Amino acid sequence: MTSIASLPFTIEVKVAEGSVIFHSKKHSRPAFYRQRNSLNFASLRGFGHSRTAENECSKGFSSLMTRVMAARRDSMDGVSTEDALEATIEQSKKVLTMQGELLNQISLRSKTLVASVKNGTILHAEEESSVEVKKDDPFISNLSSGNELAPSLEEVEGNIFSSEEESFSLSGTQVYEPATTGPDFAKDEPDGTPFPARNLPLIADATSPESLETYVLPPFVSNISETTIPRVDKGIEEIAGHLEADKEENKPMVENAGPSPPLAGANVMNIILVAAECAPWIKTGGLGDVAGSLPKALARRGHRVMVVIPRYSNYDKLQDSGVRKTYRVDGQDIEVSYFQTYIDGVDFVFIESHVFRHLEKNIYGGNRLDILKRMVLFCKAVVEVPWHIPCGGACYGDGNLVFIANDWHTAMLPVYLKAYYRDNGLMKFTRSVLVIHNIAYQGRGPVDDFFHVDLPEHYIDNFRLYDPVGGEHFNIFAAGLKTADRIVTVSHGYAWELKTTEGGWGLQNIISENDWKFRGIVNGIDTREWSPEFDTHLTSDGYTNYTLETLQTGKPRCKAALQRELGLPVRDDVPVIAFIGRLDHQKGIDLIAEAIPWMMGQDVQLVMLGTGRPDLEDMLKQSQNQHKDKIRGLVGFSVKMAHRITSGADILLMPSRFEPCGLNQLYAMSYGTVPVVHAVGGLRDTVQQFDSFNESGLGWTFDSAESNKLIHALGNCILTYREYKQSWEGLQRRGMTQDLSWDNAAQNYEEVLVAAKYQW
Ligand SMILES: Nc1ncnc2c1ncn2[C@@H]1O[C@H](COP(=O)(O)OP(=O)(O)O[C@H]2O[C@H](CO)[C@@H](O)[C@H](O)[C@H]2O)[C@@H](O)[C@H]1O
Repeated sequence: MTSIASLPFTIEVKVAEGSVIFHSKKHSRPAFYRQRNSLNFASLRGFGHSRTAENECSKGFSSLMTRVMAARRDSMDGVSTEDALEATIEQSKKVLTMQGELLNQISLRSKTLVASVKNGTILHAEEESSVEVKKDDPFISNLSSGNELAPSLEEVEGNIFSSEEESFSLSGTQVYEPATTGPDFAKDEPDGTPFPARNLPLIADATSPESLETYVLPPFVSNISETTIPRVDKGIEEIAGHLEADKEENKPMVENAGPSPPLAGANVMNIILVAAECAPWIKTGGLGDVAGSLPKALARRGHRVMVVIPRYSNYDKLQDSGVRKTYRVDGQDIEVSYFQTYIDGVDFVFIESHVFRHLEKNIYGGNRLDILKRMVLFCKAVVEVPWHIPCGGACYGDGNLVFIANDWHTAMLPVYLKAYYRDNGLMKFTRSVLVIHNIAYQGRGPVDDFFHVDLPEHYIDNFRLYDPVGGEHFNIFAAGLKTADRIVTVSHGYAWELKTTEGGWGLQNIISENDWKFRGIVNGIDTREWSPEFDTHLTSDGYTNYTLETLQTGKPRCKAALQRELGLPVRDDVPVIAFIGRLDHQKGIDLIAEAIPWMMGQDVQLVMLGTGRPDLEDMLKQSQNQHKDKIRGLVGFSVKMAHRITSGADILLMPSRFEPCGLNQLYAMSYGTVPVVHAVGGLRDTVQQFDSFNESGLGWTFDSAESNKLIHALGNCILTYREYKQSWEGLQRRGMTQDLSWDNAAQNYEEVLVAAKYQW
């Protein structure tokens, strides 16, 4: 074996065994090509086949072999005869020729495949480096950048409320194969490096998909038939998918991937997060944000992570897994199929069924039973995903596996996991954690709803709940909380409130009884998506990206761009006050409405963005009509406007009556926008009151959800904005320099997952 360290890459050549391994160290992901007697191209599929590495190999190969021979000559110097040297040179030449041919073949076939890919067989050339996920948005403005003339209010409304589509760009996307013939990772990668930079199970699965068939499933398991649609072009597609995936720009942005040990150390596990929504595909609120970002942080810690959501629409760039299953829901057989993609180290799996289709504008819509049946189907299908859906060539399996279910929509999952499987000796090493994002929504119905969820009769007591308001009823969240192995909520403050009569919404006793398995973990934020430095919504229409260093120039530009876009007077000296959120009782938008007369007596501008209760939507519109030069009430859902408002506003109002965590105040602080909040739940945890004596704190808080308290806090905030510029800048800077990333929270989640894993 010879190793040449001075080359731009390290190559080890094992000539004697008749096999050659090229190991390029220039790449974070080592590229291994193993060749025995003949070239088996398919075997390259599972390797980190890097075309850059291949080129380097081609270029460096002659020089390498020269050095090999030189090394051999050196080593034989003075010892061997001329004949022996000749023989060795001849032998080396043969090896050189053989390897040259092999490399040519590899190169030729790579090019052919990539060409066929680019011709449209699998991916389109223009789509190589990013994925565009289209999402309807009533708010996308069509303003040309740099327009210094303020448009009329009618023009603004026309622009803001146009029904153009909003697109999100996802970089680092990989399309991968469903690979029933996937690579054997243990064999394929001599140093155990997972490919493609993904986290494969470190502990053997207790139940592989193959062995599943040998189980005798209990009678209430609804999986009654299976169809697997063969993929005609699978071989080529798999290879091409990986070739494309290996391009530098398509590499998943997984920090800490590669040969260094995972941050999670021995705790590395398989995690499947299950939610009804996930940004950027489908988002109606904070749950979508969490489902889109927490998994990436867990993956960065070294876990193998999947997210499963319903497929409400034809999202771009998803690959059909080819797997079909049928589940029985309330006496009806419903077929589901599975789509998937792989982004930033996370497997995203989408469950497709006619019951989810075309719901993207109203994912929680329909009558009570419709929603219930959708969620029953979803949860039944999700529990079996780790058996049936190969991700990167291997199913997750049910060993060392934890599900993270979120809110009542997926609270059936812990119940099914227990009733169908764990109670029957299946999925013995699988655990479930249920996260409470909002206890106000519980999946309540009459007790008879139990007969729609296909469970053994003795399970009814898990669902039956009595409270003075609802009387005796069927409660899905209650059953989920009882059966989950661990419960998490999204802040410490809310964890405390949930155990009180006021905060528990009828579930306080169940939560208190299960306090031993209950924990609060404050949400993080996706610091790539929500960062003034990288925000893609700030690159046009006069907005600009900014950092702590450019805060004093960048933020005023965003403020001017916002005022211009909304048709408000462009003035730097007037504080812009913002509200973004669902228009409902929780968010306290009515308290803002009560404070508007006072606010309009001040020299301020108010921008409100939200959807929800019709009366509150009307309030937004009426306020705007009454104060055209000071108020904008934007009714609708626009991610782009949410980002732009966060960057351009000076102050963010969050007078929520209750707030499990709240993300907007976190986004605001990271953009140098100062929050004024009702000190409740996660708002109390995350916004420390400003202290003018010590120049500490992050914003203003008020201690009860009343408009006069809001006015008092906002008054002090505005005074500081106007009169105490240094204090204001200090507030902004402290907000912006906090570590609000998911990294800490992910570590805390990991502790919960480990605790669940070791609980019997
Ligand atoms: N009209 C609109 N247009 C564009 N974007 C809009 C919008 N209305 C809201 N959003 C966005 O939706 C998200 C809302 O997140 P929140 O955490 O504030 O509230 P939500 O109550 O939905 O979440 C629940 O779950 C989260 C996550 O755990 C908890 O933080 C929270 O307290 C709990 O109530 C933010 O990203 C916000 O920008």
